[in-house]
Amino acid sequence: MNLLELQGVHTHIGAYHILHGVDLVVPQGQVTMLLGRNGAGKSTTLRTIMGLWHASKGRVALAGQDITAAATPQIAALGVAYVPENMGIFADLTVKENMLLAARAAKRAEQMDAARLQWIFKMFPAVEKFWNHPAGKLSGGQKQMLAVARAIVEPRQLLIVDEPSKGLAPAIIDNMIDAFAELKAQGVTILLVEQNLNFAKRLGDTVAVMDNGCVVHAGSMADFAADTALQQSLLGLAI
Ligand SMILES: Nc1ncnc2c1ncn2[C@@H]1O[C@H](COP(=O)(O)OP(=O)(O)OP(=O)(O)O)[C@@H](O)[C@H]1O
Repeated sequence: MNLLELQGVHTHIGAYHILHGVDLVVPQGQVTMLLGRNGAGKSTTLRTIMGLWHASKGRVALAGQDITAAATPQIAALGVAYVPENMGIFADLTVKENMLLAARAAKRAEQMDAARLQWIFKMFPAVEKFWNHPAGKLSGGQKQMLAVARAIVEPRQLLIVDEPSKGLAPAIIDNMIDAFAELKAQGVTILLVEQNLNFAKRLGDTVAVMDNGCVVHAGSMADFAADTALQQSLLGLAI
């Protein structure tokens, strides 16, 4: 079953026609990688799914429910979490305050689901280590972990992250891969935009490649990973 489905989605940003009929499926319980050259339309696709831009044509459905015209808070309330490329962290607030703001049900740290918090600390030790420190003091990798930790502070059915591996050192990338694998094992469906093909190959079950505002290839990651000619023709200099 597909948790998320985009059919013929067009998005305009002001006078610019950015997405030209995107068809994309995100199978339930799997990790889907959205790849493509700079400017292909990956981030715009994520923003359109989240209702931050609205499709001018086509359909976006979550678990069969039409969310094409839904507002972002409604989409979030359906259990979709989104980490934008700039991560959306409040640099002046502590890690704890950042987590509290993301936990809509909790007003104080004691009201956060303790077992869930322990699970998050295990996946992202930096979140626990720097709990009372300003988030702005964290390294790039630690900020990325905090951003994902915020997104999953409450149970989610779909986690969407724009370029989780961007600027991360290899050891941190390994940690990130383990965390996404753990989330998948807990039943979270994951959609990631990636530029790092190696990261994408290690984690992805399925792949969709965009070019010029369209999905130009979709299939299993295993097949894509084995086809270097296809990778070269679709991603070119990006690999
Ligand atoms: N706010 C905006 N106003 C005008 N054009 C935009 C805006 N946001 C994106 N675009 C344009 O839309 C196209 C797709 O951008 P998008 O960010 O979706 O690509 P991307 O595949 O995520 O690439 P990147 O990896 O560079 O972020 C690009 O040509 C970009 O310049």
